[in-house]
Amino acid sequence: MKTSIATVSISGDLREKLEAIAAAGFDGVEIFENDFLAFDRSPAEVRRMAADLGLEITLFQPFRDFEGLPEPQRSQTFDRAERKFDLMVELGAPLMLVCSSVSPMALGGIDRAAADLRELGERAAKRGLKIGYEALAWGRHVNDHRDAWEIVRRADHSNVGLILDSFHSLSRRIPSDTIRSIPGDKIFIVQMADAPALDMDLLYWSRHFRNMPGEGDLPIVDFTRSILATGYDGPLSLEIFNDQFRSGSPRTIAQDGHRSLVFLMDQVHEAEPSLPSASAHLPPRMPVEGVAFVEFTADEAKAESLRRTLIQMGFAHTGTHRSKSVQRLTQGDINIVINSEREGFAHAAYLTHGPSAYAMGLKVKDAQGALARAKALGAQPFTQRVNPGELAIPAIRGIGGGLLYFLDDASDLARVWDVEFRSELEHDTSDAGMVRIDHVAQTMIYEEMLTWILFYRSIFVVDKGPMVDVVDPSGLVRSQVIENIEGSLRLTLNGADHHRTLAGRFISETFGSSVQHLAFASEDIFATAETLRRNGFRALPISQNFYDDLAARLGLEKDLLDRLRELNILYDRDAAGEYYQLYSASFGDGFFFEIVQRTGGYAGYGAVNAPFRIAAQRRSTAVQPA
Ligand SMILES: O=C(O)c1ccc(O)c(O)c1
Ligand SMILES: [Mg+2]
Repeated sequence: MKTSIATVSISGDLREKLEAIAAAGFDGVEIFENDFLAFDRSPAEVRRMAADLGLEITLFQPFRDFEGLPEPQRSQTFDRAERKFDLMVELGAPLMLVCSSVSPMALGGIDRAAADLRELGERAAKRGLKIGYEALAWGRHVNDHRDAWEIVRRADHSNVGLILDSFHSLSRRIPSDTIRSIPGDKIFIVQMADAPALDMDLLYWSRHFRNMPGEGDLPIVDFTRSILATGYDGPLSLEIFNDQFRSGSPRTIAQDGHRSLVFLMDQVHEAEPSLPSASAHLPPRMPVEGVAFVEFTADEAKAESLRRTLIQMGFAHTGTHRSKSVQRLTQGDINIVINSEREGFAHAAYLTHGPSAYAMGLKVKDAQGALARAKALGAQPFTQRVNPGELAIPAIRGIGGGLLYFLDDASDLARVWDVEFRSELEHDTSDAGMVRIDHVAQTMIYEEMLTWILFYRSIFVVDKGPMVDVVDPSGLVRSQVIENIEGSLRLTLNGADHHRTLAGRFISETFGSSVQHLAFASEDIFATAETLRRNGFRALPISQNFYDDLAARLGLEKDLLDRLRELNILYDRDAAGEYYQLYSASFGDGFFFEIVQRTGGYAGYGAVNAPFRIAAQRRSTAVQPA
C-alpha cells in the first residue's frame, strides 16, 4: 500500500514540509493550496523539488464551494477551476479534491451536483486531470459519503471519482460497511485521520483536533478494512489538521505519520489477513511480561546516595558489574541498576539530563523480535561497544533520548545478571515487602505525548487509557496510561503544558522528558511503611485535611483512617478494589519513589489524590527561609 500525506499536516514552509515527508519514507504528498500560495517558488520548481525527493504528488486540494450554484456564480466557478487546472498541470498534480459546498448559495439536488461534476470531469479530462469529490461532514447539502457516492455515480464520468476521508465518515458515525459496496476503482484517493473522542462542533473538531491513525479514538482499522474490501489500491493519505502538529517538529510529526500508517496496515492485516493490499508483514506486536530493570545514571556521589536510599527502602545490593562502574540492587522481582561510568551512553545521558532513570529494560517474549518490529516501525536502534563477557542487549531509543532494552527468557539474555554481574550481598538489609514495579511514570512536554503513545502502542501489545487531567496548583498536567491487560506493564505518561507545574519544572531541570517516578508494589503497605520508617525513610508528609476529607467522602473506619494518617498513606477506592499510596521525598531535580498496594481489581492510579500529593511535594521542596 502506498503512503501519502497532505502538506497541511506538518509545520514549516513547503520545502521543509516536502523534505520532512520524504525523509519519513512517504511515497506521495498532497499539496495543500495555501502551502503552495505562501511559498515563493514556481509550480515547476515545486514539481521538481518533489520529484528530486522521490515524492509523487498525489493530489491538489481543496477546491471549495463548487457544486450546485446558480448562474452567474456557476460559470465563474468553472473559470476558477480552469485556473487551478493550469496550476495543477504545471505542478504535475493529477487529481483535484473538490469538497462538498458550504456556500449558502448552493442549491442542492443530487442530479444538479452530478451534472456539475460531470462537466468539471469533462473539462479535467481535456487537461489529462481527474477530480475527486469529498463529502465534508459539515457540507451544506452533502455531508455523507453515501450521498457523495450517489452524485459521483450519477456523474458517470471516468475522470470523476469519490474521495473518502475517515474523519468525515467516522465523526458522523456512518457505518464503514456502507463503503464495501462502492467499486474500488471509483475511489480516487482515501484520506486518513483519527481524532480523540470529543463532543464538539464537527468543523472545529476537524480543523484543530485530528491526529494520526491510532492516536485517537475513531474506529480507523474497521474503516480501512472496508476500504480495502472494495479493491481500492491507491494510497492511504494522511490529512491531519492539528494545532499541535502545526507547531511541532516537521520531522517528528512526519515520522509519527508514517509509523501510524505502517501500524494501521499491520492491524488490518492482523484482523483480516486475506485482504489484498494489507501487505505489511511486521513481526507481531510484542507482549510485555514486565519491567526487567530500571537503570539510573549518576555521578559517584549521587549514585552512592541513591544506593543508600534504596537500601533504606529494603533493597539489597546484589551485584557489581564485572567491568563497569555499575551496581545492581534488588527487592522481590525489582531490579534497579545504577550506572556511574564516566564514558559511554550512560555518562552522556548524565551530562545532558543530570542524575536520571535514563534506561528501562522490558522483559518480552522475544527480544530480537521486539527489536525487529520497532525498527520496522521507524524506531532508532541503539548499539554500543560490547566488552568481552558482556551481552549485546537489543535496544532502541525511547523517551527523551533514553534507552529501552529488551530481555527475554528464550535466549542468552536470560542470564544477563549472571554473565555481566559479580553477585554479592554487602548489606544484609531487611526486605520491605516490595515485590515488583507497579508502574513507571514518564514526564514529557504535552506536545510529545501522542508521539510516545503511538510509539508504545505500535510496538507492544498495550492499550491506552483515557486522558486524565491532573491538577497541579500551578497548572494542568495531562496523564494517559499505557498498559497491558495482565498489568505487567503499566506506564503513566504525563504531559506538562506549563513550566511552573511540578512536572514542567522537572522537564526543564532535567532538560527533557524522562522517568519522574517509579512505583513499587507492596502486598502489605502498612508493614512496608513500618519497615521503611524503622530504616529512617522519610515519607512525604500528607495534609491532615486530606484525611478528614477521606473520612467524610468514603466513610472509612477510624482505625484504618488513623493508620493511613500516621503513616502518610494516601487511599482511593472504586467498585473493584482499593489503592494505597506512599511517597518518598523528592530527590534533586524532582524524581521520587512511590509505593503502592492494590486490592481486588483496582486498576487505576489514584488520580483523585494527585493534587494532594503534588501540593505536599511543593511544600516539602519549597526553599526554606534562611
Ligand atoms: O476543513 C476543511 O475545509 C477541509 C478541506 C479539505 C478536506 O479534504 C477536508 O477533509 C477538510
Ligand atoms: Mg479530507
